[in-house]
Amino acid sequence: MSIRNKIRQLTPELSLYRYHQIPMLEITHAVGCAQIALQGAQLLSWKPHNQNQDVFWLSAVEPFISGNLIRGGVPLCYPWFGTAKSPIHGTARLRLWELSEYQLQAQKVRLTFSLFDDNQQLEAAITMIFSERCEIIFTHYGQQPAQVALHSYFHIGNIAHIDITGLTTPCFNAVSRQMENSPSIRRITASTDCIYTDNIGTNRIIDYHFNREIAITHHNATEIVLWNPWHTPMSAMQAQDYQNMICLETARLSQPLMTGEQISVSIIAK
Ligand SMILES: O=P(O)(O)OC[C@H]1O[C@@H](O)[C@H](O)[C@@H](O)[C@@H]1O
Repeated sequence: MSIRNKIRQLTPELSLYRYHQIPMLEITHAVGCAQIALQGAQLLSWKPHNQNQDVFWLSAVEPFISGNLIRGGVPLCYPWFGTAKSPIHGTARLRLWELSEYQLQAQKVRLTFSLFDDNQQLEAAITMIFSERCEIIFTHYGQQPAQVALHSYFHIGNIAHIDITGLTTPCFNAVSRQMENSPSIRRITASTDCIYTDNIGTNRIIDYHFNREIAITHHNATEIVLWNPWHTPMSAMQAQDYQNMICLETARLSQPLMTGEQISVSIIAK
């Protein structure tokens, strides 16, 4: 049986497929191509028309099994982050979201995905806008305050040849549980799991191998999480994969979102 089965063509630019067990939306449009898994409303791929490389990294060995985390793209950690409860990073990335709205224009594609609880109450929504940039806007509708992280895996040519700019010197090392100082133009040379809380604005990943720059502008975030597992074995990751990805996550951890509050990220690759 083929791993990729077409379910429905919504418009000439928008189609619904099933990849192994995961329903997925594919966009093929003048602005670029994208794929979004309905499980987790997880953006998996975004290739703007002017880029040779995907903006996001996605595991080549991802098995796409329903109810399992998908390694890559932009998983959504919600309504909690990390191991505060089980499962790690919340339930939203393991649940099916609905495509509730789409609008296609000549220079813009706008999609909204919604998450409903067992009583059909809206818990959360994500809007993705693809143009020359990609914007991801998350809105929390649940009654309880909730943590969230847009856990973006950026695709890079070689971890040894990137600079990350716009970070502050102090950061919290989530492994040693201590504050530490790192150069504000940051290079990654080992397993990294750091939380930044100050001067959150725009970060740039300068990629000398792909000869491109990805600018990431965070809105309404209180934390940025910088993560690369290096040689630590992770599910659906091959031994060398750490060389081609860096996670720079837009998060609200210390000040959870209240009903109606939003967090968003705007990403442009040049
Ligand atoms: O494997 P998961 O559940 O997607 O988590 C990946 C990583 O996500 C990061 O955000 C965390 O800081 C790490 O501690 C964690 O290991």
